[in-house]
Amino acid sequence: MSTHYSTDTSPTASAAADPTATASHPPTSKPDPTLTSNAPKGRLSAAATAGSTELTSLTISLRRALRQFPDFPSPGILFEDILPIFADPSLHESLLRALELHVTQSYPENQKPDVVVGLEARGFLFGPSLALRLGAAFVPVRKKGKLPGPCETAGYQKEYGEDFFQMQSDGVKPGQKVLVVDDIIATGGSAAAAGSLVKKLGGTLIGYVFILELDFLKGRAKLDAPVYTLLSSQEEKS
Ligand SMILES: O=P(O)(O)OC[C@H]1O[C@H](OP(=O)(O)OP(=O)(O)O)[C@H](O)[C@@H]1O
Ligand SMILES: Nc1ncnc2[nH]cnc12
Repeated sequence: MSTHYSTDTSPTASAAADPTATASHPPTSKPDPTLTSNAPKGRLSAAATAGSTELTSLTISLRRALRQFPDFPSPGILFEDILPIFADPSLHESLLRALELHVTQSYPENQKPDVVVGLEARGFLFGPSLALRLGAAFVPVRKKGKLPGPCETAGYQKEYGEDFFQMQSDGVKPGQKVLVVDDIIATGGSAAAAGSLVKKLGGTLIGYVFILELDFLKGRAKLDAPVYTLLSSQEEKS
């Protein structure tokens, strides 16, 4: 089988998850949406069109870098490895540029994030760099027991297990605009728990950003803010 990775800017939640789909047994193939434009329909400014073209070209090189490992970390899971992106400075730069372009194109100046919240551990690989580029603060969501001082806690289930997330109680100030970032959305359990923590602290959740979406698991249906994923994975690589 071949792998199709696509760009996806849809901010709306998907239909309910297909309970038979797993990372190793995704549903049957569908046309490669990579070939469809990220750009909203209708007239675009020259700058927006140039940005969209640049974004499409960046995502093509990024999707080629991903690797898959069957039966990791447990039997039946097809693990999507994003680490090669960070092993190559040019891909690393492409990733940050693509995410920065998305945010600057999608959020008007007065709606830009004040805080980027990254999820342990792989959200820490690019969350702080993206925050710096956006002129925003970076705040971590960590697994339970790692953060000092008063914390808020949320339990969640993910594709291969369950866990607890925490944020420091003063990590986000009431009314701050928050963007949650992570490498992968699978079932959406981790991201939904992070979003609930942001809201418990009084933050305004303005969106989620992921590098890769396992779209057949319909994780975005669990999220109640706009979701952006650079790439989506539908099939196992041959
Ligand atoms: O959408 P979900 O089903 O919740 O799964 C996605 C989460 O799973 C992975 O993290 P993991 O908990 O394996 O932690 P790590 O980043 O520390 O390896 C991944 O980095 C996401 O955070
Ligand atoms: N299939 C998968 N590959 C990598 N990270 C994941 N997190 C949850 N599911 C995953």
